[in-house]
Formats: sequence, C-alpha cells, structure tokens
Amino acid sequence: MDTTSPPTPAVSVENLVKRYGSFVAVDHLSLSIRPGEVFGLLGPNGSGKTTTIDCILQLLTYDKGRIELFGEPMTPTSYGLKRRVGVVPQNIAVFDELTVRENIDFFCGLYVTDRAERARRVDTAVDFCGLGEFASWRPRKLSGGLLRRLNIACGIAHRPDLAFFDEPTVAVDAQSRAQILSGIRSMNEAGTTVVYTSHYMEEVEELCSRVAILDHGRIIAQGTVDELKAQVKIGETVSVELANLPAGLLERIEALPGCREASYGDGTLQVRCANRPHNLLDVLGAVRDCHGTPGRVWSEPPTLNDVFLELTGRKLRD
Ligand SMILES: Nc1ncnc2c1ncn2[C@@H]1O[C@H](COP(=O)(O)OP(=O)(O)OP(=O)(O)O)[C@@H](O)[C@H]1O
Repeated sequence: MDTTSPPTPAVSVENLVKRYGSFVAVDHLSLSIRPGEVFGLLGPNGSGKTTTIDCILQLLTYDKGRIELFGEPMTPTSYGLKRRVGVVPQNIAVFDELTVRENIDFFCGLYVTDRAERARRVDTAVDFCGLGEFASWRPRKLSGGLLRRLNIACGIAHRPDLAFFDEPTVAVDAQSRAQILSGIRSMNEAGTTVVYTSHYMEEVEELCSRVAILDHGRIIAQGTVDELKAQVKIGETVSVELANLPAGLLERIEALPGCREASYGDGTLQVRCANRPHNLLDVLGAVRDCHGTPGRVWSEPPTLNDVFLELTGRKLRD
C-alpha cells in the first residue's frame, strides 16, 4: 500500500466565485496545481482566466472561495507568500522613464532589499531574457518582442517559487517567442512552479504538464494533454491532395461512419475523423471509388486545439 501523501499543492483554489454585479465571471471554480508543474489555464476570451489569476493574487476581492498557496491561506496581507510569487501580466507594465535595467531593478527591489544580491538577480534576469545589449535602453525604443521580454524579466527577477504568465507571447516574433518559452522551461527546471495562460495551443501542448480549460468561469476539463485527448471523441485529421474534387466525393466522405467534418480547399481534401479505426483506409477507398487521383496523403493525430474546439465549440479567438 502506498502510504506517501500527495505533496502540498503550490496553488489550491476551492469554490471560487467572483461576480461583477449580477454577472458571474468565475463560477465555483476549484483547481489544484502541484509544485513543479507548468500548468496551462486555457479558455476563450472572457472565460475568466485573468479574473481567476487576479483573485489568486488578491488583486481582486471575490465573493466566495478559499485560496491557498503552498498550504497557507492567501489573503491581501500575506506579504510573505506574495514574495514567493512572480507575476507577468497580460498588459505591459513598465516605467517609460526608467531604462531596461532600472525597470528590472525596481521590480526586483520590491522583494529583495539587499543591494548586492539584487544586482546579481537583476543581472541573471537580464541574461535570462536576452536583454543584455538593451540594458540601457528605454522601453519606448524596444520592439514588441523585447518589451514582452522586459515585462517577463520584471516579473521574475526576484526568483519566485511560483510564477504566473498571462499570455506572455502575444504579438511577438518567432525569435522572442522561442526565447520566452525556453526561459520559462528552464525556470521550471530550476524549481519554479508555472501557471501559464495562452491562446496558442501549440505552446501549451509543448510546455504544460497539465491543463485546465475554462468556459463561462467554470472548469470544463482538466488533466494532462493526453488525458484531455482521450476524453473527447475526435480522432485524426486525414488530408489528401487532389488536383480536382471528383463529383460526389464530398457527399460520399460525409456519409462515412468515421467522418465528423469534411472540406475541400487549396487542392486538399481534409477530413476530421471520429476516434475509430480505419479512417484513412475508408477515406482513400471513397477517393478511389470516385475516381480521384491522390497526390500526397497524410494523417495527423488530434491536437489540443481539436480538443478545445470540441469542448467549447469555439475557436480561441472568436
Ligand atoms: N471590471 C469588470 N467589470 C465587469 N465585467 C468584467 C470586469 N473585468 C472582467 N469582466 C468580465 O469578466 C469576464 C471574464 O474576464 P477575464 O478577463 O477574466 O477573461 P479572460 O478569460 O482572461 O479573457 P481574455 O482571454 O480575453 O484575456 C468577461 O466577460 C469580462 O468582460
């Protein structure tokens, strides 16, 4: 018999309710984030992600619920706990009149008073976010990607045990995105628990050990990406290159038992399938019967985006 008790959660939220007037933005939400995880919080616009994070951080009052960090109740005056937390907000929050380094030093100084130690941590954060050559620049001269990296450096320079990243890669180029993601990964490897919200499913799939999907202020699914994929009825997407769409093929495909949705565009037939065997063979059989001449044929397993669409019925940015 396994007698080891589960580790104390880094974040525990029980029955959280937040109303704006009569509108319920967070509706009896409970979640538990284990220490050492990268936990993804996903949901369509307005589903309550930022509100939940702001309640956890005590930046908002809430109507009901219990919030604990590392086993201690989190309250507006939990200054000891707040020191252990880093926040990278969705909106860039830096001072225009300070340089890159001065900004990071200011935010780090809210938690670390020892000057020598603070200088070391600021240096590390500057390197970590690849801001070395821009350390003396003012924010208005920085590109969007560098500004995001500065926003991150300000949130994590004090080396928190728990870090919240609210859409940190919005509107950044591929290079900054890669830098941000690898930075978050190495922070996590060094021991920081990470809570991550994003509208980019590939990022979440790559980065997060567990995910919760929110809709209308409620958690509608929670688990590892593989567990979520197993919960829904979607299977692979089969794609077939066809120079022309033979008459009757789309109707024939749509009548297949495994077809959930079929479309043709840009010379490619795409069939989203149910989770059942022989989808590829069935699709190719229908193409052959309609005298189609396939070019390339490929099949992709379901993605987190497919899971999200099935569960919420919506694209992330609708
Ligand atoms: N101060 C406010 N007053 C009234 N309603 C608000 C307020 N702040 C947020 N809301 C509403 O609460 C709901 C949840 O908003 P929230 O910002 O938490 O969503 P989100 O999931 O973070 O969205 P996004 O992906 O767009 O950042 C939305 O319907 C929003 O309009």
